Amino acid sequence: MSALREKAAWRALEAHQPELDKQHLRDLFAADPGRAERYRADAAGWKFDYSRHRVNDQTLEHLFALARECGVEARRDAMFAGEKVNVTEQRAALHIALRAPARKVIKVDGVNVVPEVHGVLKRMATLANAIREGRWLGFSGRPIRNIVNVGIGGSDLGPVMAYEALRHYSDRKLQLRFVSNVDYTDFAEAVHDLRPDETLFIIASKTFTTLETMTNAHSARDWLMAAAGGDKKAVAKHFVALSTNEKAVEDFGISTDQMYGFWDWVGGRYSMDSSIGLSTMIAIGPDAFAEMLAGFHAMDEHFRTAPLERNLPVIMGLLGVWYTDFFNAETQAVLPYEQYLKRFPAYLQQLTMESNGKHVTLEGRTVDYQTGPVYWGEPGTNGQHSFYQLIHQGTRLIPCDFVGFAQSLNPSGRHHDLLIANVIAQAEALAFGKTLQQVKDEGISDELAPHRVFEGNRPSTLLLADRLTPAALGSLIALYEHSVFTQAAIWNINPFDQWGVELGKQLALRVVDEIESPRKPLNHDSATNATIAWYRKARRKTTAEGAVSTPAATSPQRVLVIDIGGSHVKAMISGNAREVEIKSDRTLTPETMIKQLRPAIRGWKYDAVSIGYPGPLLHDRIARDPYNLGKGWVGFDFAKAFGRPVKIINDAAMQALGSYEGGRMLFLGLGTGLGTAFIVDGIIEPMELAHLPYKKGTFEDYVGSRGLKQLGKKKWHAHVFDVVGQLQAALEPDYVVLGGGNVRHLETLPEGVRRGDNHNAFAGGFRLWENKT
Ligand SMILES: O=P(O)(O)OC[C@H]1O[C@](O)(CO)[C@@H](O)[C@@H]1O
Repeated sequence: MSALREKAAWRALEAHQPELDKQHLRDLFAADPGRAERYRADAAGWKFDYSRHRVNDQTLEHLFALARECGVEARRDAMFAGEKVNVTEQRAALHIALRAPARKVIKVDGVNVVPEVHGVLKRMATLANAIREGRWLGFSGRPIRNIVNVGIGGSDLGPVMAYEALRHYSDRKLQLRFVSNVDYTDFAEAVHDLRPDETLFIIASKTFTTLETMTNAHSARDWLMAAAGGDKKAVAKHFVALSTNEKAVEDFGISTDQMYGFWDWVGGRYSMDSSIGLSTMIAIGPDAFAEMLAGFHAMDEHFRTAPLERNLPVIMGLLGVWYTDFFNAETQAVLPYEQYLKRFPAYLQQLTMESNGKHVTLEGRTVDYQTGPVYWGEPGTNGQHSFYQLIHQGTRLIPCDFVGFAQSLNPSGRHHDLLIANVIAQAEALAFGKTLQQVKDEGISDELAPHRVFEGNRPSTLLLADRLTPAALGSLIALYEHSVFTQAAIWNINPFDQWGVELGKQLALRVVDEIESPRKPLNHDSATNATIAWYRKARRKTTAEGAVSTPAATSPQRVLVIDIGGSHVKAMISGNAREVEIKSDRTLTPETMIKQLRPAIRGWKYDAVSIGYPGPLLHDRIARDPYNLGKGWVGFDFAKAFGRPVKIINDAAMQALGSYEGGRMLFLGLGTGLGTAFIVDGIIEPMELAHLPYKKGTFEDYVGSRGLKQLGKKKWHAHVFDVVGQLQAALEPDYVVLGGGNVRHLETLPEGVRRGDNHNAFAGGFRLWENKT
């Protein structure tokens, strides 16, 4: 048996529980008229009413004794003293230093960290004020008015929650958006209606390595670069980083002047009051942010100094242990009766469950008791019309935290009275219920009566404050932070690590590699293998069918793609399946091409242009005029002619890019000549394989249009198979895609070869603006 279960107070609670289990809250209130007055405690502007809990004086005595026996006070003091309480990562957990007044001294490894904290806050305030006062300008000279926070977990949930909670205090001229999911939809929707030249991206990541955040950060940079004409200097005006990883921030291209740091002793889920709160500060201003920090600090001081019996985080934590371990309660509902707190339950889910979702003790022994419960919730009164039924009349015990404020921030008519009436009524109904007798006395038939009985005896806490201010929010969050800590101290677990998220992350990296290298053998269990195979197939189909529509749907902007060929020039724009075409011949110059194209694409709106060019390029510039077209292509300024940023790529490489499904792909374009490109893990290498010696000539002589004409279909067919086989042997691609107009003459395909689609040239052109390739 574990040391915890051996403790005298734990045993006393076990012995005591059956007695309480028999008692109804109705009896507890009837037997103790002073209960409502005694079972409440106040701190940092919050009233904490725990009278509707299934406890009596004796229960509380045992619970406080348990806290003492488990050394909660000593652990708390160790945390406040900067000791390495995060034992598995050998780090302090000093979020309390983030809100300490400047005069305080809090040391980590002998160094006072408070001046550093205030140094960063000061720099954050300078930036926040510059933005709020319209002095921070984007690349076009327009003031920044959109702030997009890119982060996930602790680098997202805190900032989103705080922005929503304190929206009332925010500068309404500014738009704040939050992108967290690796699902591109999150990014696409967040920037949908934003002007890039008015948008600042805050890349928030403690480690600056998190897959989701870095993927979104690169998409954000591409989105901006496309609008800024590829001018790298624009990054400085549009990107700041919040991180502890200076090197990774610099590698991304953000200078350290634009980085707002924090420290390894701040856990991600405890970081919303560090520089991770920059978006909050920009929204509400440095003064209101300071008020929020003062609110945090007031609760920290209460937790540090108040006796356990009057200590809100301790009482809250102990009640959680009581229900989790002695009543087998599995979940805890958090129900704010305040619309501004709509993201508070989601924020608490990470704080509580990433902290206390642990199954081994600090010493690494498996626990033989339950640890952190499931947290969930929604704002009232909405929840009343969905899941409250189960809380009232279901079979489970679900302790509830109700949060409410005396004053509304948007008072109007009876709204607030009704809101508060509801929260009070819910706590009353849950505690006292309605007996069968009461139901019958109301004249309800015997048949229906059991359905109308409310057993009651459902415990809840009422957390009340005057008004949702920045300070009230700060102290509310600190209350939960410290109650989580109290519980961890009782359960003897580490609330500051999160190894549990690692396995999924590692496997995802392996799976994504297998998805993108479709020929890699699969060595998972049969279920995982089958699902990967399903997706590989679906993905192939999507790429083949959706060559036109897919990139359009995901492209971060509208791209005009021009595919220049020896007989035709084709153009298409993302988001529109219509293709236009003009004729080309040996006289076509870039000027005449643009002149003829203009009327054909009149009315098309685009932000960037991709050109597939039928000739060699050097360092993304045209190196030679094309063999089959006119002159004047080398050095032609397409960006000036279109008034948009332009990317030029070899035509075969563009079609290859559009056909690419990951891994090592060899692309062969069977047209007038032989276009070749090789893509390895997303890096394109246009190749001039066409002119390698083959038989009595070159590859192109045999498999190009000339070969087809001179040798006839049958022989040409055999040479195509031979050339493909030789290149497969030499380059070992995972797969080969055969594109170009002549591929239609091949009735069968060699092993490991897929048929390309000329439309993939457009897909490749769209993709050029989606990523760095
Ligand atoms: O801020 P980062 O380093 O990008 O991490 C984001 C989140 O990922 C986790 O490490 C794991 O989910 C969280 O603890 C953290 O809040």
